[in-house]
Amino acid sequence: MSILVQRWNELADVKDELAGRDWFFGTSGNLSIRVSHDPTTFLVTASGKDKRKRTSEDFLLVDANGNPAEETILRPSAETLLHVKVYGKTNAGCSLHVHTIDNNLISELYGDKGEVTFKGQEIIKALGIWEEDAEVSVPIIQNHAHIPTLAETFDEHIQGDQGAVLIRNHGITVWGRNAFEAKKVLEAYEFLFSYHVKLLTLKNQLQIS
Ligand SMILES: CSCCC(=O)C(=O)COP(=O)(O)O
Ligand SMILES: [Zn+2]
Repeated sequence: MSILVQRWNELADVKDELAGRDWFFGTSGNLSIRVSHDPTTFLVTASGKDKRKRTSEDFLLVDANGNPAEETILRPSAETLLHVKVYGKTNAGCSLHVHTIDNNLISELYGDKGEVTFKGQEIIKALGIWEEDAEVSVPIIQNHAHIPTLAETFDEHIQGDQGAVLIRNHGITVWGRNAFEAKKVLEAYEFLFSYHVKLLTLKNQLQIS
């Protein structure tokens, strides 16, 4: 099986799993997986599709600038430039972007601070941080309808082959060394967001500070 087909199947499997979690509301979200280094090519989701469906037109191959690398009628994700930034700056192998209620709530609650920090949670180990009382912070950037502007702001927060950035009232983009790692990072952060939102809600209902 060619590398392209292997990567296609890997990304299709990740897409199915995230769809199973109902993380693709209203065609939102986009996913990509690196196919080659030097030159950089990656598969990215076609724009505007229902990502809960598995079809032969789900992904297209693009170059380092996010332009189709082969003749196609498909349009790359409107947010391909963010994936371009990840592959251009790191050795990451996969980048995932989803809009969930919890990541939107956290981005709005902590947006003015520019980041959100979590500590004292066992799931932080899924991010590869094993110290006692570890803390983890996620930067929160402003949303921009102009994707080149959004991508430039996003770019400032890309450090290393694994990471995450929240886009205020929009969603989260994570990346990792491969599809397994990127999905693990995404699931760990969504766990932290969901836990935090529920805890704040309960504390408010019970009037606990
Ligand atoms: C339908 S949500 C607005 C666009 C967006 O934020 C998104 O994640 C999906 O866009 P795409 O072009 O990748 O389908
Ligand atoms: Zn989006």
